[in-house]
Amino acid sequence: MINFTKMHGLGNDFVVIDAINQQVALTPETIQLLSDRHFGIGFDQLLLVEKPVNANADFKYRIFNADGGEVAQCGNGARCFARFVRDKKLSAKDEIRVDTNSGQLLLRFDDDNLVTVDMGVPRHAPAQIPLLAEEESRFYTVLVNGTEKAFGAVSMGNPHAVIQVTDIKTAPVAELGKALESHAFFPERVNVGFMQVVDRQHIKLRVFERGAAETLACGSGACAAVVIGIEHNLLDHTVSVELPGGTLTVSWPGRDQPVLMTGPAISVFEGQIPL
Ligand SMILES: N[C@H](CCC[C@H](N)C(=O)O)C(=O)O
Repeated sequence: MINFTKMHGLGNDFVVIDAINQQVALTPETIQLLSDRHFGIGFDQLLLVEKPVNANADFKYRIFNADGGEVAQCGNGARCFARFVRDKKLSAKDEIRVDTNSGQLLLRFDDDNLVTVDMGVPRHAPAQIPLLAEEESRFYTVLVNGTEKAFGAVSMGNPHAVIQVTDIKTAPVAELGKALESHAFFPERVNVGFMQVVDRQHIKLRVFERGAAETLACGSGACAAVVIGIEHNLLDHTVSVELPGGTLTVSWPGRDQPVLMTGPAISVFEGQIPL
């Protein structure tokens, strides 16, 4: 049996597993089955807590989408990771350094039970996102379902396309999100954010996530949208990001600086997987 904790960050939900004190070997097929909300446990992503790779880190953090694919970043998951290692007494630190497949994250507990994640420095070069363009641009356009679509693109350690819309309630998230997620322009597929700018310190956002479809919140997507909005001079340096599942605070001073994201992390229940 494998013990797990079911958690969420603004409704973006996770199964979190201590793979330090348990032997865990999950295939993509098993993860897909476990992610099913009828035949399995149900989650957007599965998170593994492992021993660190680097001497200066406290843990390694691995992320698997509902489709079973391993990815390198998950902002809401990072906050839940921090809550998990504290609740399970795997660490008593107020600041936790975590190795991931896209570099290191710094996770910090705030006084009011929120968690702030240093999400690292955004990457803008096409090869780093990645996407198939000769050079970096503030806007890219591709033909999707017969129409030209313009968007900004950035990597937060995972790839994000951000489309500005006038009203997220009517945005074509399912149709356009799915078409762009697997568009040939993105060799590793992409997370697709639909951003409505309310004012310079407030956006509304919906995200069609790579490998998970639309989620109630996307932490790295919130960071990507704020970065694109600041790059397009639409936003100030600290922004409230209102997602269907709740609100995150995202700050970015500018190029070559890290993005900070603050929000809640909730444990829902404990369970066991019969493996
Ligand atoms: N679907 C994302 C991973 C999870 C990101 C999201 N849940 C977050 O909070 O950042 C990807 O394939 O890159």
